[in-house]
Amino acid sequence: MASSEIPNLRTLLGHGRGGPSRGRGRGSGHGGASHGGGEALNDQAVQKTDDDAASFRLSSVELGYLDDPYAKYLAAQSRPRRPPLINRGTYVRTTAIDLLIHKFLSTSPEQPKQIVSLGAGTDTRYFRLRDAHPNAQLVYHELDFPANTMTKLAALQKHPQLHSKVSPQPPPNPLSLTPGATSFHSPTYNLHAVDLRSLATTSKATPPPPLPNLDPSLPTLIFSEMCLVYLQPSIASAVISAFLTTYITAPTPISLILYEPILPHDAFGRMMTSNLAHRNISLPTLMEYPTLSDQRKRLRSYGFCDVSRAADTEFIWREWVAEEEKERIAALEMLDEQEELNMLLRHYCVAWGWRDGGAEGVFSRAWEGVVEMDGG
Ligand SMILES: C[S@@+](CC[C@H](N)C(=O)[O-])C[C@H]1O[C@@H](n2cnc3c(N)ncnc32)[C@H](O)[C@@H]1O
Repeated sequence: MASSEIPNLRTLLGHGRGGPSRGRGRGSGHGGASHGGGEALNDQAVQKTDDDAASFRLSSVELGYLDDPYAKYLAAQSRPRRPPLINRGTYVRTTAIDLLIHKFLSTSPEQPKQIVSLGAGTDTRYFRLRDAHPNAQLVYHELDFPANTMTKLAALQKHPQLHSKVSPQPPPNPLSLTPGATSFHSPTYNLHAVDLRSLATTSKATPPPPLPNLDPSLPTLIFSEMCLVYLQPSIASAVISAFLTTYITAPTPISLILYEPILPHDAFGRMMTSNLAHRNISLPTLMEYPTLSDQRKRLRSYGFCDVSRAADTEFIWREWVAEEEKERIAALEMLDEQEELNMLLRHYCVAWGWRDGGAEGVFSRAWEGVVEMDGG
């Protein structure tokens, strides 16, 4: 494919478009290290990447790709229809992570479990999971910059469809929050206003910040859907290390799912990184872990030594999505750019690994039947 035929990845890949966002507070706020002017600007650009994630999700929902009654409450007012490539990419990304999470929650369903979403932004997964697994004893945690959690909290407060789900007891209507609140805690849902880099402390004298209601005894699934990719590799590694060695220590089962781009060195990948560089955004872990094999090694280096796997999203679309569902998706919109879609899907991956102390552990059982990519 000639480079002129490569789609404009600036709009394709969900990294935000610059321009005004949804009235978010600016700056990292509390919960993080203090950053210089350049870094603060970069943080703002990273925070705004969630605007596109929200609008891509809504477009996919409105066109029938995804069933998500909550997306409309968390996206901006304007609802431009997105091109078919974006809708397909969003569908595969969401479906892949959903599948792994549903398998986790469906294994020993009576067992209490915990999920941690790094850089959750406007993700609606918690609300969808409560509908799909109404009896799950689930403690859910979302972490993001205060600028983004404040916006999410405002949406929660405004919409009963959201705030009726964040507590085992019906919460006050609307939620009783102090003005300017950026965090929310309940026995089932927790929104933590935190700069993830503040978790990356290497000194025992300065432990990572408390994360209220994070239960060190529950099997814990952590996922990062386009979040750790914005951190320096050593910081991303230290963040995960904080979970494995401080917050959720062995032998509690713990796993990590990553959704990130790969293959930065071909024409498509170079265009992706250069488009983002123009917007003050870099993807440091993409350069450090450019292939599926690097992603698997990365998970092992973090301490997910029982199993580490990775598959690109083209494989996931082909192998994880049922034929009947593929036909349903194909009927939703005309797609002229099949080769562009395949190339786009080859440039993203899901990598997942776990520590659960042997074949009988919850993650080994949950994910044993997941179709693997060769060498994956
Ligand atoms: C592309 S958005 C993805 C949002 C969501 N995970 C999804 O896929 O819909 C990236 C998110 O990661 C968050 N993020 C990136 N770096 C972060 C950090 N250092 N601390 C907290 N959140 C961070 C951003 O604020 C943003 O909400």
